[in-house]
Amino acid sequence: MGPFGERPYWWVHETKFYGNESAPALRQLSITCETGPGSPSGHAMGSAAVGYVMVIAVLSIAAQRKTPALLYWLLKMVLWMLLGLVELLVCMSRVYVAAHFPHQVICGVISGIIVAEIFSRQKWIYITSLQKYFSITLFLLVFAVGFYVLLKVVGVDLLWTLEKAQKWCVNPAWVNMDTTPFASLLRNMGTLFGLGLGLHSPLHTQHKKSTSNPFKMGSIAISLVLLQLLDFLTFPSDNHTIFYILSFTKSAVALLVPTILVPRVLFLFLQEKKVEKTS
Ligand SMILES: O=P(O)(O)OC[C@H]1O[C@@H](O)[C@H](O)[C@@H](O)[C@@H]1O
Repeated sequence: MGPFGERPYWWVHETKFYGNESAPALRQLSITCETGPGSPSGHAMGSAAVGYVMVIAVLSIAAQRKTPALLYWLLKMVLWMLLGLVELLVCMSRVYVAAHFPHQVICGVISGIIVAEIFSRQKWIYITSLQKYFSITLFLLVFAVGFYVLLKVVGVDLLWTLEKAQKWCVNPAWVNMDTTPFASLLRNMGTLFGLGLGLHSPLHTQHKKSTSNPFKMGSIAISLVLLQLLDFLTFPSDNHTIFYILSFTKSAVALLVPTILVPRVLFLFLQEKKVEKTS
């Protein structure tokens, strides 16, 4: 292990880099004890990928609406600068809390943008069948579990980082199951599954066709509040299977909220108001 380890909070205890000198004392916080390998940074990767897709989407809407060239240029500059600033803050904060080395957050941003660029070109995602959503979710699960078991049989533990976190974290309560790579995978699969269910629901198709911009803005605002509330929902991790199932379900529900639940309830509410007014 050279001067480029995984998580600084365990690297300082294990490295021979400092020789006879004492290693720097790193102050741990409740958010330091991440359990993933840390290369690349998941926070940097996720935020860069989401931000990149959002900027591209806004710019393509602006282009479709034939925004004047100067305004378009200004919008482009502001959005990219904003994303740059957000990424800078994310990266600096991850390094500041000693969750990462600088190269890991830089790799995170680059890999996030590459992933976003590849997937934003995959238009089939929006039109693919419900069955395909299900089979991709199932394939990812079987592949991940199969790969994990296979490597375990040949003596490689893919969850080796969890042990390091448990060993070097000063407070065992800070080692959060939510941060394990497998929990992340299940969350992503739940999201994919929920997106498939939501997009293929007859309710979604109905509201997609027949709604005005204020209705859409209202749905977005209410969904954001509900998703924020849903985020507060955490599960005990004593039983891992139940924990993973609940994490999966929570992520799937998170996608059903903006695609079906909120538009449907808002639609029924507005319709009732209309009936009240006319009667
Ligand atoms: O690698 P980082 O920046 O510490 O981030 C790890 C995080 O990566 C994210 O992708 C996961 O969704 C989180 O659950 C996880 O904690």
